Order: sequence, then structure tokens, then C-alpha cells
Amino acid sequence: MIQFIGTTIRYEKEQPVREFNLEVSKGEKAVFTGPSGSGKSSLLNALMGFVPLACGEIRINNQLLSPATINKIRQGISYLPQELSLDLDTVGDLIYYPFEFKNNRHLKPDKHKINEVLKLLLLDESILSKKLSEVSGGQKQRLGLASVVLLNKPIMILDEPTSALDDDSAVAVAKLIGSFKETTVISASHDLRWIELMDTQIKL
Ligand SMILES: Nc1ncnc2c1ncn2[C@@H]1O[C@H](COP(=O)(O)OP(=O)(O)OP(=O)(O)O)[C@@H](O)[C@H]1O
Repeated sequence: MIQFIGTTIRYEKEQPVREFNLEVSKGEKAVFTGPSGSGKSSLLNALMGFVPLACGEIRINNQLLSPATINKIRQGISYLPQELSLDLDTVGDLIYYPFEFKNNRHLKPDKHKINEVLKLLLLDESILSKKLSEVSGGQKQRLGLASVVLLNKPIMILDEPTSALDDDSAVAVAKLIGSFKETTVISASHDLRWIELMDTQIKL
């Protein structure tokens, strides 16, 4: 379970999230919606421990998110940022990127598993031999999603996961993520194709 309790996020010039309360149960698929600047990414970033809270708290499985617990908590989370700005060369590098970290090395997927996930995301396995500079924005977004799926963590945090996708790919992605019954998903989106397939919509 993920709990936001009186969560307040303050930057130098503004306070986009004020006294925010929410409980997301295990296995629930939740999506933050609302206009640009309403604080959707800020909440996801706070959940990742990237943004300190001005007030309130965040609890994950009853454990308080804090500098002392964040590393342990992150081991149970996979995160897809709004933009993948990693300095990597090939598609393979992108897929394997999270598995280079010590904590994930033992989770490294084999070729068969990777191909299976690529197929579910409507990507051809030939994409693995391409350079990242040769793939489209929508393909890159699905490759990031493939990594997140392959990590198979109990919690997924997805920031605008379908923003660059055509209809068929957006629906394929939403259905795939929705099929992981045990996985808790917290996302931010403007995309109705995604929002409609989530369990809970939280309007900010
Ligand atoms: N690191 C930061 N420093 C200062 N201000 C920030 C920072 N991150 C976000 N903000 C401001 O906080 C507000 C909320 O931003 P946030 O990115 O959380 O909104 P959002 O709902 O995700 O928007 P979008 O739909 O455009 O992605 C915005 O006005 C933004 O300018």
C-alpha cells in the first residue's frame, strides 16, 4: 500500500501540491490527471524520493519514505520518467540499463523473455540491433516500458507512459500493464486511452 499523508511539495516560487492525501492499495492501478503544472510529476518524483517534502509524509507498505529508507524502498520500484534522457548507444543498452545496477543484476532477463515483452508492446525483435538514434519517439517510449516490465517490481511509477504512442500501441501498453494483477501502478497522464483503463483516477 502507498499512502500520501498531508503531503506538501514546495519549490522556491510555488507550492503545486498542498496537504495531499491518498491511499493506493496493492495491485491498484492509479492515475494522476489534471492540467499541466498541477503537480502530477511532482508527486511521482516525491514518491521516488527525488523531491523532499515540505510537510506531511509518504509511506510505502507502512514504511516512512526518508533518506534512511529510500534506497531500500527503491529496490521495490521501477520508474519510467517523462523523458528518457540517458546517454546510451543502442536499444540493447537501454533495455539492459536498469539491470547494470547491483541490486538488479540477478534479474537480468534472457533473450527469449525480452522478445516476448517486445512482442506484447508491438515491437519487432529486430529493433534490438538498432542504435537509439535510429528509433522513433514512440518506439523509445515502449523500449523504456519494456525495461520497466522486465524488472517486474511490485510498484511501477510511470510518468506519461503513452504520450508518444499511436492508438494501437497505447492500448497494448495499457492492457499489458493492467494485466499485472499484483503490481501497484501509479502514473501521471493526460491520455484518455490510458486513463480509461486504470482503476482509479485522481484529479489534481
Ligand atoms: N524542480 C522544480 N523546481 C521548481 N519548480 C518546479 C520544479 N518541478 C516542477 N516545478 C513547478 O511545479 C509545478 C508543477 O509541476 P509538475 O511537473 O509537477 O506538473 P505536472 O502536473 O506534472 O505538469 P505536466 O502535465 O506539464 O507534466 C509547475 O508549475 C512547475 O513549474
